[in-house]
Amino acid sequence: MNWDETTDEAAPQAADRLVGASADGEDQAVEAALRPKDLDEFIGQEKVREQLDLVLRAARARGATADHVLLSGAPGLGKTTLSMIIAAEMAAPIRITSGPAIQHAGDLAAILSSLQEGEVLFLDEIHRMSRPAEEMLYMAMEDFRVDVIVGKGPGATAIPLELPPFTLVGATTRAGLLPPPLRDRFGFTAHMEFYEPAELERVIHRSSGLLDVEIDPAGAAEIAGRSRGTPRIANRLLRRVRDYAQVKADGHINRDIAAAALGVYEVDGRGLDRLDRAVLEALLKLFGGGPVGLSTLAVAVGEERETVEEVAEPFLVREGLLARTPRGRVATPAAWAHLGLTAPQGKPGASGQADLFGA
Ligand SMILES: Nc1ncnc2c1ncn2[C@@H]1O[C@H](COP(=O)(O)OP(=O)(O)OP(=O)(O)O)[C@@H](O)[C@H]1O
Repeated sequence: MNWDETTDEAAPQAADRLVGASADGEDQAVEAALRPKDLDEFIGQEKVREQLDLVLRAARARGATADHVLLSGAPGLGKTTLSMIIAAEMAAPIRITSGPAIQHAGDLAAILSSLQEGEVLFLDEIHRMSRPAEEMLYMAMEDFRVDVIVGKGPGATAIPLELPPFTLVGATTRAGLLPPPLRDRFGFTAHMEFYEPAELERVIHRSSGLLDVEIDPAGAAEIAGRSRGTPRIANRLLRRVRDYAQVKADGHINRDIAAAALGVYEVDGRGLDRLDRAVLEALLKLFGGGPVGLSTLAVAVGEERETVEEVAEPFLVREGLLARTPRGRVATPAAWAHLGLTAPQGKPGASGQADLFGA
């Protein structure tokens, strides 16, 4: 999957989406309770775990602060969790902030100068930091020093400030947006992939245990299959299914209960929600599968262009249901199959009508 297509936090998010991967509106206390506390508890991402384990063990053996770590990947895959695990494994405190919160170099200087020796600084959405702050960070990462500018104009002076050694853990949904000088200053870079269904089943079993919910393997598989490769979504769906099981049954989650509950929330067997299906249905039923222009498609579903492009499409593309082509959006054969429709004769999804609208 080309993860650069994933939704950026700055992009429009349908806030009430059960299958949205961002943490907006998430119950922070529940999310915190479900976070794995060490590398052994962290499920999946085998390569990242193995490599990080080596980096941290080596630093511990040297009695040194761990190298700076860059974590990239879509929202909800465990970047914040891993940063906390890094701190825990190094027995170090952690400070959490984010790129958009640091608009001035002075904001960053204040944070850096108050760090303790060995502390982990987690900088989420590092690609959204302001330019001057970013430049200050270069020197801080490399030399553990910052120049604080006092005064303005010709009388301005740079006062060097020594910093204690610290570990920066940067997180980004878009490593490609980071300037190379910043990227190069990380000693270890890890890209986090979407999770396999079997890994999500393990996440769901673990979370069920913590939430004191009874679930059988088929129930966990049903939820995992609808979780879009993302632990945050898996945990959220599990909580909604738990509600349903408590209200409509005896609290135990099996396949039928999970499927019925997620049917109520309009999350289908593949994890598509109402918006995703509306986009796909318009593409197939109104435009014969495309190609059709994005604006036309957006009007047809009554949504903003950006919502269709940035909220619905990335997952549809990732699932191989929709393709973005120079001539417009095109449904794949899998899209017809998923909605139980038959593609018109000839090239899958093509129709003369769609071309009238242009891309
Ligand atoms: N590998 C994992 N094993 C078990 N649970 C996980 C794993 N990764 C993430 N989770 C769970 O998913 C939730 C979201 O994880 P986290 O907040 O770390 O994601 P994130 O990548 O930092 O998201 P964002 O980019 O939106 O900040 C947490 O509650 C965490 O418990």
